[in-house]
Amino acid sequence: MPLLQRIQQQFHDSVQAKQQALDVMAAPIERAVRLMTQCLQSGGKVMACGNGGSAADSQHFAAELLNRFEKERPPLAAIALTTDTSTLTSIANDYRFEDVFAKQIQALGRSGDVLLAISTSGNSLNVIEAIHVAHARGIRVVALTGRGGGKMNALLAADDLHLCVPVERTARIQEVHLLTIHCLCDGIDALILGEIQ
Ligand SMILES: O=C(CO)[C@@H](O)[C@H](O)[C@H](O)[C@H](O)COP(=O)(O)O
Ligand SMILES: [Zn+2]
Repeated sequence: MPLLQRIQQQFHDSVQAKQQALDVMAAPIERAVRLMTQCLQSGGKVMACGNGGSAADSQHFAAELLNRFEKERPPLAAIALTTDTSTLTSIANDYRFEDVFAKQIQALGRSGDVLLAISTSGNSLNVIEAIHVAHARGIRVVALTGRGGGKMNALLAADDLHLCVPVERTARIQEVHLLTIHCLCDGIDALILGEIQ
């Protein structure tokens, strides 16, 4: 396939992935917006974690809540658990890489907080450990996954939310994750600013 055609195919596949996701993800995203907004308005915070591209997504989301998205509003309590290299390397070096997020949640997480757990496969062990600790501390989980949600699917509690992209390819799942993150930011802003109920 010529290069130009490959690029056109990528665009086409991305559009198709988003169309497929629209049908199944809009309603759970609405629930996640309401859950996170209620958490933030009650003095809780949103923590986010994931690996690789999902670490970048965690940081992207936390920055848009803490600083701003599209509108002026007060800063919101959000933190990515993927950023402090001293914390991450010491936990991985002294204990296990699986514990890099879980230990931060043990230290910082409070009942009423929300964890955004991002994994395209649903099988990353450090994200799975983070979910276990979140449950133990009364922290509800919004899981952002793909490919059926892997091991995370079976792990979620009844009052957690699962936003699962119904496609197989990691890049396409990540593209829908970014759209989802922007839907979360837009919805949280609209609720907090009283534009919708
Ligand atoms: O961005 C990409 C691939 O597009 C990679 O960096 C990818 O995020 C990494 O391989 C991650 O370790 C994959 O983890 P996960 O999504 O399965 O939890
Ligand atoms: Zn990527």
